[in-house]
Amino acid sequence: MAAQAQQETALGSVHASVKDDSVKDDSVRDREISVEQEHLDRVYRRLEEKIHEAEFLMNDAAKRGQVGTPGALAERDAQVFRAGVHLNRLNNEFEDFLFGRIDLLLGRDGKKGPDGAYTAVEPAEGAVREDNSADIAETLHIGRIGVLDADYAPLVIDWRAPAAAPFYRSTPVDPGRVVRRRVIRSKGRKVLGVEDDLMRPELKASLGGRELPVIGDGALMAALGQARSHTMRDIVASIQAEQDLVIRAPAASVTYVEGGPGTGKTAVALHRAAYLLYQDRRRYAGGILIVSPTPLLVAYTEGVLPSLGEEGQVAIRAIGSLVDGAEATLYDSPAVARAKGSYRMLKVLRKAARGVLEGPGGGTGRSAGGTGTLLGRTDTAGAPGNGGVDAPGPGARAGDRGPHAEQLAFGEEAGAAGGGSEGGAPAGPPTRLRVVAFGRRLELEAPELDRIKRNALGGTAPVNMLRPRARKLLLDALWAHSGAGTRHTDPELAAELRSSFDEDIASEDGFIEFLDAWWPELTPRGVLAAMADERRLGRWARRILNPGEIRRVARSLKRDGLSVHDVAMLDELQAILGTPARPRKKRDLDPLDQLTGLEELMPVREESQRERAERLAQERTEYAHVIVDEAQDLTPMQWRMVGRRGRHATWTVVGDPAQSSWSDPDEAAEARDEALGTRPRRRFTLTVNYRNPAEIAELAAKVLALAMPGSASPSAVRSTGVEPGFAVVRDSLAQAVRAEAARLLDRVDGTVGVVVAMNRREEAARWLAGLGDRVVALGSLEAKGLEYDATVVVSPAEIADESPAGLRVLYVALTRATQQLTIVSGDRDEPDANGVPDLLRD
Ligand SMILES: Nc1ncnc2c1ncn2[C@@H]1O[C@H](COP(=O)(O)OP(=O)(O)OP(=O)(O)O)[C@@H](O)[C@H]1O
Repeated sequence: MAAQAQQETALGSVHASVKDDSVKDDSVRDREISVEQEHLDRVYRRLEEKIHEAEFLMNDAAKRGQVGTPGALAERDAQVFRAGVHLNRLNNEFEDFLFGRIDLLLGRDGKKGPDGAYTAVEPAEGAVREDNSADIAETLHIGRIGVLDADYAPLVIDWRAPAAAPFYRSTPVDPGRVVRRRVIRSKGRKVLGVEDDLMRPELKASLGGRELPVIGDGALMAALGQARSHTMRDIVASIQAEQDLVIRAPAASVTYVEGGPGTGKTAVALHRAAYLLYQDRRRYAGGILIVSPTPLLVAYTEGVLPSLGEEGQVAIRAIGSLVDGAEATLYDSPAVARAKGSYRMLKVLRKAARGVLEGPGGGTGRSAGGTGTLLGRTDTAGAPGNGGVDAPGPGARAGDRGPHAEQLAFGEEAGAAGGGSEGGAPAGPPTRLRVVAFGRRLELEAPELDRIKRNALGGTAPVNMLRPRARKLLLDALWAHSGAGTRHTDPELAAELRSSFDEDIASEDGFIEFLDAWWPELTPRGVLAAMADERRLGRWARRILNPGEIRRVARSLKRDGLSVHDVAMLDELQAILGTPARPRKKRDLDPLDQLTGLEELMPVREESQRERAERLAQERTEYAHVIVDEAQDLTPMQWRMVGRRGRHATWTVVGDPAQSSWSDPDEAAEARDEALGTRPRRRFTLTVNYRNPAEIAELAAKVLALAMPGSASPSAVRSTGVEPGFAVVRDSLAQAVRAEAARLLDRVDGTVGVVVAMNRREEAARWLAGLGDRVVALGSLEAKGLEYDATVVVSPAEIADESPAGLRVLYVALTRATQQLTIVSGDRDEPDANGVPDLLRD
């Protein structure tokens, strides 16, 4: 299987054909290394020139600053910003700034692109002579960013430029103009090695009158064999043809990528972000969001974009950190996750958001004798037409409060939930409103207040937007009680009286306090806190969740902290509640603004371009492109949350249904389609597993056959000859796991991951204490997307039994190792005499 896969990859296919004698000839290798060294030296000399240019620009800009006119200062800001970005990129010591080279035949036409390279993809007629000999007409070096020499000839082509595409796409079956493809390995400024692949092995190609030498035996294999660290590397030097198609797919639609474990989905997603920015920087100034399943995977992958020269415009965020100010730190049990993540929860939240205003008793009311509000008399003095009949004189308002005015203790906070309640969820609103107007006491009692509230809550508008409506209905009712409306026949007079009545009552502190308590502005956290009350949740979730689910969800919301599912619920609640418009906050006045004669300094205090960009990035809730990694795991509620961030975005969605930890894929697919909208889909499948050796992939395929019968495993690209091991537990599981982890640490240079069922995470960390930081313990759901040189998977049966999607989670656990895998069976695994658990036997 591995050999066949090797034939299918661009690089693998060529290894077989590299039989040139020069491979063994060290002097040829040394000569080729020094050829590339010379080129790299030229590149660095040019980069230094560019750095000096950038420094000059900065100094120049500083001088402009001293001129002091607003125009010069704005220009200075812009120039400093540009030069700073430039310097930053150039100063970045890329490990392998230059990593590739292609030697090409003469192209069909003589046209050159903006990067100085010829644009033709196919060779010119006659480029290959009848005796199969040919001359190399163009040599391009490929690197992380493009560099032109002083005459605008390309010294390095940016890996994302069209001219670099043949470096990734060319295969012996479809070579285009490429004769030789070379991967250059360097560290700092030193070239360490070169590896060649011949795309046209049948040709006798010459370069500068000498036969084209071919060196090495496989850059891809070298890359895959390297020890893993706790951070992901970019794959820019060895992107394979099927991956390159995804990276460079047009962004106008939804790019949908499926592929088994280790096929490079995450790597491709990250490289695609860098490619899109290169392609159309202005369009993606709106930001690219990469949604990752866990903070661990964010930490593992976030170094890749800077290594590709891209920072700033791409936000990589864990699904539990998408809502500002909320951070998921807790896990829910599978049953609770299922209830919180499904569409059913949407219905519950909609009910809760309205129901929370109704108080614990079901109606608005507290029991009789509850807190009431007595307002000061309404002062309508000066209002034409009141004839002074009912109105007290001016000044009567102050201090004229009734005995209940001090009892304004509404809206007790519900118990803390979700990392502490921020309020907004009253336990019970006031039951009576009393005001004095026109010398009369006007009262609204609980039944009427209930009716008004129900009236105001009708429809589906965001609850927090309905407060003005509720306020208006209260005033209508008080006005009706006053009977003043019937006393004036002149409509103009009546309208005027009404308007001053409204104004007076509505501006009374007591009325405002009543309204705040009776119709508080709700916060998502407040509603979530109210849902922690099982009785109230039971009312809102009746016939939607079953009693067991209601009990468990309520209990889970009492914890101190949030789960990923709670974060999606908060986001949904934010949408359901809405944010009422607030008066714009006045900018704090700068004391300098008060002085005169300093106008020309103003632009300096204005937000600079850079500050503005940073502020916008922080405030951003919508993106121009959204990339969803491990998309198979998103619940319907999470798709809704992510969808809100990409309402106008284009999308790249990567995932593997066989690795899904969500139990209802059909419901999730419906939510996904809703989030992605009607844009056309472009589907890609990645077929080659670059992570696992064939021996590990074969074992994992047994679980795949159980988890998703009939689905195909990706072909492993290499084989190590090391079969997975099965450890027999003699004394205790803890000892067996520790001993195996220690043994593997000796065997590999890089990292070891110990994967256990979620409820064993803490004890597993204790088992490994003192073994050093190359080894980590992980819960099965935390292992998502990560990889280690070696892994120990503890008790497959425990992992499989954890949830309805347990077999798929086990499949994830078994596919994390790049070199070695050991299975340690627990009690439930029913291992045979060799330690092979029931689930993994043939
Ligand atoms: N073209 C390539 N050249 C070198 N390494 C590669 C290439 N493609 C993938 N890899 C490596 O293979 C490993 C798996 O890649 P990645 O994590 O992107 O796969 P994945 O499809 O997201 O896996 P999973 O679904 O299991 O999370 C990584 O170490 C990655 O660097």
